[in-house]
Amino acid sequence: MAKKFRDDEVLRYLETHTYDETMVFFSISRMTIARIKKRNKVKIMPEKIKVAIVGVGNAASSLIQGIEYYKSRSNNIGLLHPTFAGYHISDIEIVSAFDISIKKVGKDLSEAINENDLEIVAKVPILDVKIQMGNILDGVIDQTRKLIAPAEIGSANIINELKLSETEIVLCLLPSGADEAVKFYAEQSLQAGCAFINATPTKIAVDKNYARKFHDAGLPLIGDDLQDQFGATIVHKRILKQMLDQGVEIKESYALDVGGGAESLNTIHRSRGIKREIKSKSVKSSLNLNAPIVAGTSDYVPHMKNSRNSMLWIVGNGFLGSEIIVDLKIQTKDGPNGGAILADVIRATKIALHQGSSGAIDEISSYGFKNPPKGTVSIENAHKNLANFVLGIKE
Ligand SMILES: O=P([O-])([O-])O[C@@H]1[C@@H](O)[C@H](O)[C@@H](O)[C@H](O)[C@@H]1O
Repeated sequence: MAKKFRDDEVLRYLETHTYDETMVFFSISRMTIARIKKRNKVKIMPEKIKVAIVGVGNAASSLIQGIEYYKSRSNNIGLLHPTFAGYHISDIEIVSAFDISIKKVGKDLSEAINENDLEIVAKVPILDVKIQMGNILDGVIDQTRKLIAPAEIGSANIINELKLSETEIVLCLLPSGADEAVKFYAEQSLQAGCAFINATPTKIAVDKNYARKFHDAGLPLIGDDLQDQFGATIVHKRILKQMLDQGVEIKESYALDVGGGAESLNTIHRSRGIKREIKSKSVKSSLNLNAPIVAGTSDYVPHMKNSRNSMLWIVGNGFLGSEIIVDLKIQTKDGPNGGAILADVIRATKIALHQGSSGAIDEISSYGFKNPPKGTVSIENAHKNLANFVLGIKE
């Protein structure tokens, strides 16, 4: 039977112990702790947000560098929210990391990021986080063996690692198309009692079965398929919206990416179809458009490394049916383009944990992802819903 306790006992214990320790000691859930804090009007103070990274590629490198780069709080360029929900990006702490590359496993996270093809702009000190060997499953495909040769050792005990490192949030940054591996880490996350963020297009947050499992475990689930800060999808949505707002009728459009790096290679070989489906649907649903719109990836060019060129083409009709054509190319770096969104999503997930929210969290997912559980909404609504969620406002 659960132990009897008073609010002040729990609050006093919390002053010197983590959430997890408090949950175990009093046999209570995060939700109960959140209620006790609310009842007693205790301000939720920023504390470190303990994150595990699965897949230490270019996106991970960007996030890790960003945590260092923005430590000096006068530098906010490139962030969407310097402080979000009371947390600064430097409140994010990477406490464990998993990869399968022979070049990364066993190294400190700060050194392993040098093995990516992304330029290092922020000097990351030794973090005392050794890359653990992950479970290979479908994490490498034949075409990528040239890029990713797996370490020849057995997988670490992932659940144990997550528990020992007191991970709160597992961030899945595996390459697109590694469905088995993504599902495996979602399960490990559940069993270790961690929230799960799925940046890949594998269907996790939209899968009712996973949503129910995370709900029953009292844990947040966020995803699927990260939407870049200034990638093809968001730019496409914004330009189409601007045209519609100006009275232009949209006749047809496409947006196609060409890029290098393992992510582009995997997209081409394993997830081209699903990426195209997700991207096209995300653009159309955000604006309720019926015009033919295709958004996807057209090719992999190895020497482009982490660079990505996105070609946008829009045909519309203006006054007197006059033809208007937008022909635009954006050049971006894939890794850093996810960094600011990841920083927001991680901080929002911490709030979800504080609030005791569980299951697939649509308010966070529709802000940062192209395939959220309840479908894509307009950018304005996605931003408003996230702000209300963080403030605890229910509409
Ligand atoms: O949001 P967006 O720029 O259209 O799409 C991006 C993809 O093109 C890219 O391959 C992937 O690494 C990003 O996470 C994101 O999904």
